Amino acid sequence: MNRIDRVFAELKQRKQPAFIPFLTIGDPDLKTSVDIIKQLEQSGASMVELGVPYSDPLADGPVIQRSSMRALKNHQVSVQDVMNTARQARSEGCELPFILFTYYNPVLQFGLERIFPMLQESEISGLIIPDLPMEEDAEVRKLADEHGIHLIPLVAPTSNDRIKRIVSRASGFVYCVSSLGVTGTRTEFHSGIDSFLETVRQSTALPIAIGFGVSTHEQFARFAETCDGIVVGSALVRQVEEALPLFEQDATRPQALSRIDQFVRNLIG
Ligand SMILES: O=P(O)(O)OC[C@@H](O)[C@@H](O)c1c[nH]c2ccccc12
Repeated sequence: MNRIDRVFAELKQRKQPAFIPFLTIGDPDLKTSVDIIKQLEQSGASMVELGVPYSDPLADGPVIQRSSMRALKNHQVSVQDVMNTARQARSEGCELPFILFTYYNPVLQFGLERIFPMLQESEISGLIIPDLPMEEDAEVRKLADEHGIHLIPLVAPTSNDRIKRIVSRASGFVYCVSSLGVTGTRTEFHSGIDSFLETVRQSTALPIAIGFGVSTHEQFARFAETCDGIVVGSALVRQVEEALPLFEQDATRPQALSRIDQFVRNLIG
């Protein structure tokens, strides 16, 4: 059974939502990313989106854009580096399911035929490609299925009649985008968010997760009532950004990690 399926099944029994953080890998460096992933597991994460930094992150707001730029400036982080980070975290005892999060271009550069066997070897259980439209995903979906990797689709409040078609081919879980626009913390969400989530819920037996804009415990708790998982990216990446000076010195790295621990514990309560 795919690790993602197992975790959702366990959480459903416990009537708990999945906390799914997104992290830009290589920000500020690959070793720190491994340490942060392990910290996230200890703090209560259910699975982790491993973000491949990209030079043209069109769907990302300023926090994740800055994070990608730092990773690319420091180390030119590649898909291979992100897969190596997953292997390293696994070798250091991390049991969390990993989801590779990448725009389509780095996947094409790496090579469709090459990437899936390597994702499988790296024990990466899921893949999210936000700029791969359903109409063009047949080859990727076929390869993902053949390698037991969930190709997780995104649906938006404006997807409307496309929702049924998108979720009918979904695997793993359905990622519901809470608002229009780019990633980034928000004080309010799309006005029709609750009916949108209900529409998705009625359209699939798969778990549904929501992302975009979540940064507070109140928002987490609100969505935990109707969703099986909550994705948090920018608010966490912001914590990493603010802790960068602490990560720079060995003596203060524990403080940086406990800052992330505190953020997560406050968030998921
Ligand atoms: O950052 P936010 O607002 O918490 O949203 C999650 C988001 O970061 C993560 O899932 C993500 C990062 N980059 C993306 C691009 C498109 C869709 C989703 C994403």
